[in-house]
Amino acid sequence: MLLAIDCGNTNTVFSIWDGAQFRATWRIATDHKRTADEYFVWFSSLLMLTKTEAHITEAIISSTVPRVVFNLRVLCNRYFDCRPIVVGKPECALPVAPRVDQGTTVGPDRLVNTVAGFDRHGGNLIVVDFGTATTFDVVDVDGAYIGGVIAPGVNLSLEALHMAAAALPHIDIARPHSAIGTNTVACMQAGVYWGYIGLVEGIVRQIRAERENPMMVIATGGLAPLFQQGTELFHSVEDDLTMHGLVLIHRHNKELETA
Ligand SMILES: Nc1ncnc2c1ncn2[C@@H]1O[C@H](COP(=O)(O)OP(=O)(O)O)[C@@H](O)[C@H]1O
Ligand SMILES: CC(C)(COP(=O)(O)O)[C@@H](O)C(=O)NCCC(=O)O
Ligand SMILES: [K+]
Repeated sequence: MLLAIDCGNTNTVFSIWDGAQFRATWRIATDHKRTADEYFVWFSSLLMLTKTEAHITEAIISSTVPRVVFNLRVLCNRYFDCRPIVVGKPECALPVAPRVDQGTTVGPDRLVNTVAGFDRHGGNLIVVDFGTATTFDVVDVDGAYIGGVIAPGVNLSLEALHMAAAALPHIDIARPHSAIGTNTVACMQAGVYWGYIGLVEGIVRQIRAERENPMMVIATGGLAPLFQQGTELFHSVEDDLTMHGLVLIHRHNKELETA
């Protein structure tokens, strides 16, 4: 079975793919200091507690945090006796190469989202990923990643308000009933929630204006469902998008290996 690991700046998600479906998906806070042994204690406890049958023989990793890759590699070598494929490394092939400035490094999560989005919807697609940062990945007609947008993430924006202003508390994002807040928390939530809806709609409008073909928009990431409630923009919200992309990229590399 395949272990697919998607490491974002906030959370790291582990999924077990049995060849037909995901058997389990578990999330752990991203911490570059976590060792391979610590990962394994956490992972094997969850296997036992949930009575999940899994025999991991292969692994693929996407990480937006370069420093965690070392320990994740050790985890795969030591405990699953396999060498993981790491997205973004030269040895990991993609179905279609990205078309971006020479020398630039595209976040591996964005490459994975592109592959998954193209597989499900074809090209002329915008993938919006609400993670630590909110990213917009533009997928060309042939499935190539051709660039996009990086905006400050929702929680980052709230955190910035709290950090910079003495009277503004730390709060969680929620959808406020109205734009006019009648207390501090409601004012902050309105600023970030409706501000964000405006950001997403505005950026998509701008991207569409720069493209010749109609562009479908799909969304993923922890906070996507919350924002779907405030806009008609998204064709769909797909929380398994990145994991789907990892499975596809793994399959693509295995096919090349045996070809
Ligand atoms: N279901 C959820 N409800 C509320 N906040 C969430 C949820 N899932 C994730 N978040 C928050 O959204 C932000 C982005 O999460 P995530 O998609 O895991 O980011 P990343 O991929 O960058 O690690 C984080 O601050 C996280 O705490
Ligand atoms: C933009 C990101 C920080 C998003 O990461 P995430 O929110 O998933 O943790 C990540 O994709 C990244 O580090 N990208 C490198 C620069 C680029 O994609 O152009
Ligand atoms: K992201």
